[in-house]
Amino acid sequence: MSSHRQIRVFPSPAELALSLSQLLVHESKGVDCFRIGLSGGSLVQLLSRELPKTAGLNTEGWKVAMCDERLVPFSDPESTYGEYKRQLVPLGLLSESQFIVIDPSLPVEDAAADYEKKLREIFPGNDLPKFDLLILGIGPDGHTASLFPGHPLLEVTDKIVAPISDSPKPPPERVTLTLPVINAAKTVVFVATGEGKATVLKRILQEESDPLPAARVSPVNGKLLWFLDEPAARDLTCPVEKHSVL
Ligand SMILES: O=C(O)[C@H](O)[C@@H](O)[C@H](O)[C@H](O)COP(=O)(O)O
Repeated sequence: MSSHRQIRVFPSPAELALSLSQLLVHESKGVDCFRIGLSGGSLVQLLSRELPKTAGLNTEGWKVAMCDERLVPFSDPESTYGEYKRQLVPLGLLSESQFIVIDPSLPVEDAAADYEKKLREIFPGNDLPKFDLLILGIGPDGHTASLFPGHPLLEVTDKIVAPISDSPKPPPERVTLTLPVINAAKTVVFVATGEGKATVLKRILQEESDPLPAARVSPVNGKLLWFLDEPAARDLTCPVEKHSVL
């Protein structure tokens, strides 16, 4: 279990979102090319609501990758990039050209290879890309990105991107960052809200044996932050920091 993790608990998702956006301002300040990886699910709406009203956020030099992506056309509501394109891009903060995206027309193996190539272009000369920041979600089964409990992809050490064609959460075909690249990031932030996450969070954050995928995220030289709201943190008995920003 990570010794450098911080668990921050907010009274509401709105306060969590505000604090997350302040973290983004802080972490990206003065970085010419800020390389960030985003997840899908509820995070898309949270960021799309919050980022446009964030004072001092300069997203000009940002490169935005997806921590995982579903192999469906961007026009499909299941497409994570498609959702960012529909919800965040029209607000004017980030342009489509700043996103590093999969080619959903390719077979899943080729889509993973193509995505890896595109990622390597924004990390020239690095064997193991070091994202400035990754924002991850968790599923009720403890998955994060498209790394699912008990799946062989959890053991991949020789790739930064992997295809998956048997995802237990639909759609079955996806492309995901692997644990080595996630754990090479400078900062990893997990975001989880709502009481539906309470039980799995207790397992992830307080049980050391047989760790779930999200519990295997522990940046080697980076920071690990958990941003939770009170319902999600309900069952935790480990030390947490209570934050209120409104
Ligand atoms: O494709 C996916 O399923 C997501 O990338 C996934 O990893 C997501 O982040 C979690 O399932 C949390 O989703 P919610 O925030 O919607 O609960």
